[in-house]
Amino acid sequence: MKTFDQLFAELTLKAQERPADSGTVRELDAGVHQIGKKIVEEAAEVWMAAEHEGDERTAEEISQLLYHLQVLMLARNITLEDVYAHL
Ligand SMILES: N=c1c2ncn([C@@H]3O[C@H](COP(=O)(O)OP(=O)(O)OP(=O)(O)O)[C@@H](O)[C@H]3O)c2ncn1[C@@H]1O[C@H](COP(=O)(O)O)[C@@H](O)[C@H]1O
Repeated sequence: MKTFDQLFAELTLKAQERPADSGTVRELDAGVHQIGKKIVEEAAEVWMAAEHEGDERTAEEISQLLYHLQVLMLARNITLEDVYAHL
């Protein structure tokens, strides 16, 4: 298990070190347009899970949405502090 901040630190390192087997690196290379499409897809899956698939599936889909949001943050050089400033 990891927190939002721990995942962001891990993904930041992946973006810097670019290991060959990293899905994050592949997604970053695909660019903001593709990452944005993935976010919309995952958001829809969160919605569907919440209405029809129960709490466990909903939590899983939310985790995937949070992951893809973090990838977009990295693609745009947006930090956790940039986001937290608005919370
Ligand atoms: N938390 C996640 C995470 N959540 C979602 N995903 C990706 O998002 C996809 C979402 O799955 P879906 O089933 O919704 O999508 P799918 O259509 O089946 O999959 P795709 O065909 O779209 O890849 C997964 O296949 C993963 O590619 C994640 N990929 C990585 N992480 C974590 O990110 C860290 C770094 O990962 P790597 O960069 O791959 O090393 C690790 O700690 C991972 O656990």
